[in-house]
Amino acid sequence: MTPLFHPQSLCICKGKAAYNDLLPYLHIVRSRFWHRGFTYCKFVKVAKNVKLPMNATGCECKGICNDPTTCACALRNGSDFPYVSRDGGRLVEAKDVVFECGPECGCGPGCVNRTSQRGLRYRLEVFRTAKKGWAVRSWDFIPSGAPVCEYTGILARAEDMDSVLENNYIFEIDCLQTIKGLGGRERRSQDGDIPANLLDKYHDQCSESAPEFCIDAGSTGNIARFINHCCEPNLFVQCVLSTHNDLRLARVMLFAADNIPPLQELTYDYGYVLDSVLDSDGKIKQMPCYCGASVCRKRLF
Ligand SMILES: C[S@@+](CC[C@H](N)C(=O)[O-])C[C@H]1O[C@@H](n2cnc3c(N)ncnc32)[C@H](O)[C@@H]1O
Repeated sequence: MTPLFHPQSLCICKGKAAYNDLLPYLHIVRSRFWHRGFTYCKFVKVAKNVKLPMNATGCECKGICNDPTTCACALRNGSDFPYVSRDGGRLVEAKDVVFECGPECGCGPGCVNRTSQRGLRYRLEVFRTAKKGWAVRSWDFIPSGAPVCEYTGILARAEDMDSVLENNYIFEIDCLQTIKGLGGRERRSQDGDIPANLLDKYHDQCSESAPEFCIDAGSTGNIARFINHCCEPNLFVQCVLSTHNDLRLARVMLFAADNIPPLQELTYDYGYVLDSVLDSDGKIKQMPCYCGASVCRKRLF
């Protein structure tokens, strides 16, 4: 068998996930010409009306960060490093937010506190399912806590997304929801995890009602856009801050929630609150869930 995706490819998608869209890509992979006419984006693109915050001040460690009592980034994480270096870096536990080292830090690229910044490490394959369209699985065993991929696309203002109902690839950056563990996303530890002053800032930054920003992978994205929802998922969403401290614009990372054997479909909980999606007439819109889990809620929304 030939993998559908080159092990190191990060972004191969253009347009909707229709079969015809993928066909040229398959050709590209097989013939190893995998740059022709396709967006290859490692990072999130940014809409013109979104201004990225200034870089946050970094730590003053040299080489790699290893002293949590002096590393400024470890202090932001509650005086500890969120990762252990085993298997190339694994998240110890799901956190409200992970503060990674960034461009202003003194440490180098080998620092464990940059674990989510190293790109794909597993051979991920896009495959067709009977009822859910395209889906993603790994050819490799993925250990619990390992970073699987980032959700990339165009970083945009949520209010500018006028085709939300037709666009299945919008990820709202809703870290307050993630922090509170609302709506079925991976249950987070309580607010005590992060320093009170930072938490106050998060509450100021994140509106209680609607998320201000989203990642639109409808036209540009990476493999994360093909990962389906499951009511009993094997991945979880983790907000990560690595260049700035604005939680509204956090990076969205997917981590393994468990040890995942090869070829098991990769899924995360989309976290919809039931009856929260309305159609253009204001009527509640419903979508059946085909995840097949014993605890399935039977609806995505
Ligand atoms: C981000 S896309 C995931 C990739 C998608 N399957 C594809 O073919 O491009 C989200 C869409 O996939 C489908 N989907 C994802 N998880 C599903 C599930 N558990 N049950 C039914 N449909 C699902 C829904 O159409 C949803 O709007």
